[in-house]
Amino acid sequence: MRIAANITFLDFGVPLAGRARLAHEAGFDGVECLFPYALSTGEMSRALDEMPLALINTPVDDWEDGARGRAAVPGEMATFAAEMQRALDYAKALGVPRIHVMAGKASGARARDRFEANLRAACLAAPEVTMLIEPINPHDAPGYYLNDFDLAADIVERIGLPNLKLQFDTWHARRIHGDPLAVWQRHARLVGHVQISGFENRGAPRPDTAEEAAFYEAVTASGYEGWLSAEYHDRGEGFGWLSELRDRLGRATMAEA
Ligand SMILES: O=C(O)C(=O)CO
Repeated sequence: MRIAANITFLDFGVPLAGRARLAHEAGFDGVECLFPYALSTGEMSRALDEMPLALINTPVDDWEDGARGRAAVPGEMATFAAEMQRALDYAKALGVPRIHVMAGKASGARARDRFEANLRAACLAAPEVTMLIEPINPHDAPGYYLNDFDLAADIVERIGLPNLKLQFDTWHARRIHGDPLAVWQRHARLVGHVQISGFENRGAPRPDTAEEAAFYEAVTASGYEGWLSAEYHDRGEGFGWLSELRDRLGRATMAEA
């Protein structure tokens, strides 16, 4: 497993263009960037240097104002299609293999139908890109359509396309369902990308705690080989957790062998 820094959450104290280099120096293997769109693809490519960009999101209007996309929003199909195309253009230019398709704020049967139709169209339009859907907890994003891991799993299974997967964020699993390990055990086979943070308060990961260690052992045992991307609120903990996590993953892999 490779470990990425989410350079939208982790700003390293510098503007976006300087963050991938600092993530590399801190020991990360790659980065993810929710919204690279403030930079042109050329600027972003230079900013990445050689760092892999593991994931981007579809664009949103104003994140700080609570906007969370529109893939499940009835009546906004044309705008969604334009946003999806923008994400695909960035993915193609920057070699990004995964796009998190943000559902937006909606509810009910029409929202589900719209979400499934938009996801199916996106997956078929770009089979080389893995499309991800991520349950987000209702405390952080009130009204967000995809607010439950079991609902997300049902959608992924119903659509049944090989390039549609579940994005598993330990924080949202904790806030929605209580026990990230139990959620992982239910849905690991559908997961295409993992975002990590400390379970208690979305600070830095704590692989030294029994609960988080058990989670990383289960992830290793399940055979997941994708990214673990650090998406947390930096409270000045530093990056000592990164080598602890690598040790923990290494020990778990040896125990499996
Ligand atoms: O809000 C989050 O946790 C996200 O990862 C959005 O992409």
